[in-house]
Amino acid sequence: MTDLPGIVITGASGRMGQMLCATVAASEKARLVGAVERSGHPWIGRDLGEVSGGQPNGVIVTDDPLEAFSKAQAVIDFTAPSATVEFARIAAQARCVHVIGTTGFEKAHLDALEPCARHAVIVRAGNMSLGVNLLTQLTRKVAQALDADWDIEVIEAHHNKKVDAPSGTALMLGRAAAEGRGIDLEENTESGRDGITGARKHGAIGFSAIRGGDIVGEHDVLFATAGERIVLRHIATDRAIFARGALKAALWGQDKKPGQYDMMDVLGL
Ligand SMILES: NC(=O)C1=CN([C@@H]2O[C@H](COP(=O)(O)OP(=O)(O)OC[C@H]3O[C@@H](n4cnc5c(N)ncnc54)[C@H](O)[C@@H]3O)[C@@H](O)[C@H]2O)C=CC1
Ligand SMILES: O=C(O)C1=N[C@H](C(=O)O)C[C@H](O)C1
Repeated sequence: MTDLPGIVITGASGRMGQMLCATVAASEKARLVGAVERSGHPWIGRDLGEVSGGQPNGVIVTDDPLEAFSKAQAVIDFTAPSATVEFARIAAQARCVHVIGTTGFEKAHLDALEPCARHAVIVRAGNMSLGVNLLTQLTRKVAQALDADWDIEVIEAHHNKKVDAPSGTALMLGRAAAEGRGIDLEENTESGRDGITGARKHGAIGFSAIRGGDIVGEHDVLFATAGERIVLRHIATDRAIFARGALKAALWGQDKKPGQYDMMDVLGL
């Protein structure tokens, strides 16, 4: 036994779940103490190390989040919106830091997180990488400096298994652009263009999504006006960047008061 914070990974068999389990297991700053999957998943009841193709590590995959969270100081959760809301309630009960990487939330999901954050620390971000969080700040600054004659478009590309669009990152970038420009994002969003759409609405922030192959995640913020364009770009080539950020957030949250935080808080940006 050590004093290192114990961490549970939900959605342990997922693309991010596997990366997170490996990142926490390899860390000298935390212990991997639990792995959760949905009921009926073939990994339930099996040793995580073995099902991941390595040596047994003594972590048995469970579908009982309360049992897993009660032994932990933090939960890292990259699953699906409805699962994340349920995990937030249980993490609040267990007083665990809840790091949420899940994207695709609707307003009702986000509203449901609020009462949980009265009892536990929640760190939530559509992208946990340092690069994207810096890009978000740059986007806010550039949007602040330019007037509405500069059209803003957020273009994102992801792998063909991604289920939500626009990506959580695209929404983060769009929100930062709207804040920089001093407008409401929801009232000024233009997305899903198809057919005779009419001319672009002046001052709108546009979103386009590409899905294909194994693209990890690419985001452009385009500022276009008559005669010139600026493109701010981030390209992720390895999911380890998200896992490293999530682990950093789980450790950062250990001595914080209950409430909702994001990666800007964690990174001090
Ligand atoms: N914030 C960030 O930096 C990043 C966020 N993401 C987001 O993370 C989420 C997951 O992405 P992927 O790993 O690619 O998806 P995935 O589909 O590979 O994995 C999701 C996992 O969650 C599990 N799951 C679903 N419901 C569950 C439940 N009720 N209980 C336990 N496990 C449950 C599934 O069985 C699956 O193993 C997505 O929303 C994605 O957009 C992905 C990468 C980076
Ligand atoms: O689903 C993914 O893969 C990713 N999701 C996040 C998002 O929705 O922005 C972050 C990253 O781009 C990968």
